[in-house]
Amino acid sequence: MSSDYKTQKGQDFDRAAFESLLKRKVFLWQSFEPYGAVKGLFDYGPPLETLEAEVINIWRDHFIRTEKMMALKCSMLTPFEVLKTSGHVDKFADYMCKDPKTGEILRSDHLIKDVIEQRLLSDREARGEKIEVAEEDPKKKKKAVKAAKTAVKLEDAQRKEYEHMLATLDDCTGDDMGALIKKHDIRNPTSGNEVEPPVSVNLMFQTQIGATGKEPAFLRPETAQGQFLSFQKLLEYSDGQLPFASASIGYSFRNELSPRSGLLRVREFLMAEVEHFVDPESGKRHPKFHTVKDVKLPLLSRKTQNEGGSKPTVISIGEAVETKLVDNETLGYFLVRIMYFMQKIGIDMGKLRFRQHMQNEMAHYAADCWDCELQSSYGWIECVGCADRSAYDLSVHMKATGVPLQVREPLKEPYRVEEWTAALDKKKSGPKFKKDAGKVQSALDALTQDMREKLSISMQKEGKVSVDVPEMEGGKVELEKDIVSFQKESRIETMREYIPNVIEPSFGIGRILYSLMEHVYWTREGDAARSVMSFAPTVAPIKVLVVPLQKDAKFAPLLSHLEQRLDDDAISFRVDQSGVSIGKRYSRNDELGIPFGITVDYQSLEDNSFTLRDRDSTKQVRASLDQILEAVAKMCRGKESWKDVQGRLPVFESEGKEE
Ligand SMILES: Nc1ncnc2c1ncn2[C@@H]1O[C@H](COP(=O)(O)OP(=O)(O)OP(=O)(O)O)[C@@H](O)[C@H]1O
Repeated sequence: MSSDYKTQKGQDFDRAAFESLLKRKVFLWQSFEPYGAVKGLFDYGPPLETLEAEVINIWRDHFIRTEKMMALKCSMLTPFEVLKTSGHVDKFADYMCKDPKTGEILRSDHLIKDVIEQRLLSDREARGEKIEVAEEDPKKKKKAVKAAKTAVKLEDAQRKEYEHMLATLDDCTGDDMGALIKKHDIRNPTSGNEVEPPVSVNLMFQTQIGATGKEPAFLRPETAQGQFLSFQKLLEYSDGQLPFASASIGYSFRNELSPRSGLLRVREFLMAEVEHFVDPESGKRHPKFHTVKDVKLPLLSRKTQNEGGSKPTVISIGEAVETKLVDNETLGYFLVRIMYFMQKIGIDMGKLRFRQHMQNEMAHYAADCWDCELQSSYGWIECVGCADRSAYDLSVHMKATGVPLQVREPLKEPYRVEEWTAALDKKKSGPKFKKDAGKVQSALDALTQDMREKLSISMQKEGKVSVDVPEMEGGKVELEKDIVSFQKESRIETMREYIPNVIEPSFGIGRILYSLMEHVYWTREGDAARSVMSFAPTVAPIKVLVVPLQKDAKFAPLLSHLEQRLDDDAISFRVDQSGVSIGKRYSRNDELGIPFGITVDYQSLEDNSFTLRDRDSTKQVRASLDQILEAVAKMCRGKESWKDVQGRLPVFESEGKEE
């Protein structure tokens, strides 16, 4: 990792210092630590648990309430058949390579990326470019630094090939990766051993329902399938009107092959998924698209990636849809809504881009797919996938279950249809075919209109026809005139039946939280550098720090009154009455990201006024409690900024520096 990644203040991002803050302030830790911890599983401490709740509240408001979505809570335990039908049993897999000597398992794409990035890094070092290497694992870091010291310069053509490989890696099949590993002599970086060719490994956790073992099941790898199977209920709830959307927030589970990068790749994570159902004949237009069409987004197209580029183009979503860069209005509308959501929770807009999926990266049924990627010290990471899943899921579940996961609506203009029917005479076919009579009728039902017409002509000529019934012994039956009739019937068609298409924005909340924490982290320069987490007041886990100027019993009644008022207004707060200086108390709570501080001092005892401090600027205003609480409440709802407050309340000049 190069030092290109900066904090919001343009400082070099120091991951070790950042991680130490997360640890010190108990944001998160690896689960089951006393037992040696388990990779890919994390527990959230109080600040992160509350941050997640605040982000989810905004998500609910931004999507479920504003977009009138239907919220669902579906089961996580999912029967085998459901995930067999959806394709997850056969295809939800990643490629892995095994180091045959050490037994280590490496995800094939990660292996290629790590080794090639390392070679490019080494090349930059050899060409005299100043680079820094930051690796999460100290052993790896040591190795990387060593490799950079023994730098190898690459030929221009080789460098270009490597850069192209990285840009198009997501487009590779297992065989492609196997070929790359061979061609470029890519080995396990830890052992230096050659690795075995990539093998596909399913990522789902299998279990069983009940004790008999007869009902195999999985922990769901996404919330989507439960939503698809609820389609009929949703249709009823929306009075049969499309488009509509469902939304679900819940845990999903993936047995990642090599969990790494903290919260970015874990085995159990919170997802927030939307399934937007739309009539394919509507051109997937969105009724509110006109409200966003001029909004500009950074879009990294498939074409740019194929050419080895990684710089997005900033264009309006209206233009992107018009030129078919983004497939349709609904997909485009959601890309804008995703960007606005990220902005609301405080994501740095300079560290956000939308990347189009490469052809092989998309599911075969998908019409188009864009990832919202956030930049962190680990590089650009997919945090939201936004895919057009076409009619795939509803179609396969309908076929497997026979349950009509489709829309039936009256036609605006009914029309006449002429159809050939093929019916068995039940009185005669029953005794003749006995238990196979149903199979014969099913075979007749499966005949196309053309076939029925042809058979009717043969019947007239020869008095009998031969029909394929693959499920019966011999695979064929002879049917005579008296047992089957082919007739052309005419009727008025009044209903239209269709399977809706689905646009799915799928959010990984953990990845968003991690990126957000990196984006708001910076250090305040001073006598000693102090870390700050600049959470927006809307998401900050604790909104107010209450600090009495010093330890003095005289402050007690005022403090308890203040605490009561904050509770009454449902504003979360923390009181810091410890004996250390007020500056120290502010700065250690800046690390928790508390946006405002209310100080109780001797003047408060005289005139009931308090000072309100802004975490980021450290500026203060002085006002009555009513005015301060009103300002805090507005800022926490995102209705006012500190600048507004500073403009209307008297500024307070504190004596001396905050130390
Ligand atoms: N192992 C994981 N840990 C944390 N979040 C995840 C993980 N896998 C997926 N997600 C989140 O769920 C979202 C939707 O899942 P999706 O199936 O599109 O991811 P994916 O394409 O499999 O991700 P990746 O290619 O990074 O494994 C992702 O955008 C991401 O935010």
